Amino acid sequence: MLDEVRKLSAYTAYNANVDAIVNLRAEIVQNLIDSFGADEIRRRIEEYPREIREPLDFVARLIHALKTGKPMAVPLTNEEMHRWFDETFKYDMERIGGQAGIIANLMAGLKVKKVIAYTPFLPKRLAELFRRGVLYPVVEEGKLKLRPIQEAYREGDPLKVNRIFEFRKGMKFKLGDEVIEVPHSGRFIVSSRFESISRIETRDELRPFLPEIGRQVDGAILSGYQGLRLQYSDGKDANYYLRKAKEDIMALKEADIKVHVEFASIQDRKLRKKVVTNIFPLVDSVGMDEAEIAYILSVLGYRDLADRIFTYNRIEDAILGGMIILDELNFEILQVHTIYYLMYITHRDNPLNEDELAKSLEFGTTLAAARASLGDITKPEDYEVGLKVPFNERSDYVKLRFEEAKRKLRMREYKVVVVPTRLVSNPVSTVGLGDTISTGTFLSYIALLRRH
Ligand SMILES: Nc1ncnc2c1ncn2[C@@H]1O[C@H](COP(=O)(O)OP(=O)(O)O)[C@@H](O)[C@H]1O
Ligand SMILES: O=P(O)(O)OC[C@H]1O[C@](O)(CO)[C@@H](O)[C@@H]1O
Ligand SMILES: [Mg+2]
Repeated sequence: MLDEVRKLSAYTAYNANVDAIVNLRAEIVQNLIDSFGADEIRRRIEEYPREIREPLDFVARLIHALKTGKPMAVPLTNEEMHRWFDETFKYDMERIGGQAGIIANLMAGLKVKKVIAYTPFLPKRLAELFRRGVLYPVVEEGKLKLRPIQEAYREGDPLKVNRIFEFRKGMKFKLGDEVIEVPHSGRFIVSSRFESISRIETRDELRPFLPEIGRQVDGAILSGYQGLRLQYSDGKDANYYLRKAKEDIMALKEADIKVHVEFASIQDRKLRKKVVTNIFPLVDSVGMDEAEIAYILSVLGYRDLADRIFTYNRIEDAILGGMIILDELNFEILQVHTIYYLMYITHRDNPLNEDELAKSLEFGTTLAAARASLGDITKPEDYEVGLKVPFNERSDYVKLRFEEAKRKLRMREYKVVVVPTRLVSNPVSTVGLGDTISTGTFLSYIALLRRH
């Protein structure tokens, strides 16, 4: 599989940033609770702030995320809080973030044939975080040129920094009298959402060349729409950028390539609904995590099912939710990654059979296990490390529950495939593992389609 994947070329856009990572320890969390007060924090959790305007918003959403162990991301809209974060936390590591950034570096690490990455902003510090081999499209003398991304930076472009709080299963702390034990390892993302870095688009000069880029690749992986704002100070709005985004997809697809969208959490319900209903129907493939499937169902009008998925994590509900999303938004294949299993849902007439689809999912989880073990994938041989990571301890349970779901749900019009994940017990980091899974599954999906 790896060899076939490495023969492919891919384009990825739009979001890349610096991830400043804090590895949370119980003392850090306990100190935050002691200084903000358990009652205050509880009250703020009840209010459930959907953006971070002041430190208490952050502490409340962080504690809530730790309690559920779910991957969450909350926008930071108050630029003055940079100082508070930088004074309060010591960052353990800085690395490239953003779906497009992570995916470009992963593909370059695997040495796939050609990797083209595009972000509307490319300051020097960001350009330097990309791995060698990643190409950036520029227009010179009216022609498209692919330049090493490190050389293509623009002076004066804004740099975006997100904060990532990595947490580990089993960490214990006290919120007043309540003892909280973190149920799963994962990450909490504070996403910077200031206007200067929120114009998620292809710059005007490059846009006419998207069909040409499409002709040079086998697939495109797009993400970053979560960074849009509903309103901009110059009168533009999310609708404007989504219209442009749709044109981009159609331009890339002139060459009949497959397009995957990697979804990411969008707190604002209006924006979430706009992104989902505008973008998904135009693409072939969509990837998301278990929290995101619930968020999407909730804005499509399936709130009870969404709550059920969020609270009970039942496979049966996730399958039902996935079938609904696939039908309402009418694309080719949905891939959902959760801590214990990965799932594909596609229509019955998909050219790949269930065994092939399972192979593709296994490729994805193996790649993620390699990255979780090593922290990064820098060469194709790193993939082998993933093969040594065992499938998680609930694999049999997952299979049992899947068989049960098959008996209960009407699934005749679909192909639904579930495979257990390979789970690294002491991951170097977890941020970006979902992006890694999706890159692996999407590229192997294309490679398998080629066999037909
Ligand atoms: N320790 C681990 N080892 C292997 N895979 C993991 C580990 N922790 C998480 N994963 C995988 O990564 C996924 C996280 O995806 P997601 O929430 O989309 O993260 P991100 O958006 O940061 O990439 C999980 O659903 C799980 O499949
Ligand atoms: O939503 P944003 O601000 O583009 O950031 C996406 C975040 O998700 C990740 O790409 C992980 O999936 C992080 O690296 C990054 O900080
Ligand atoms: Mg993700």
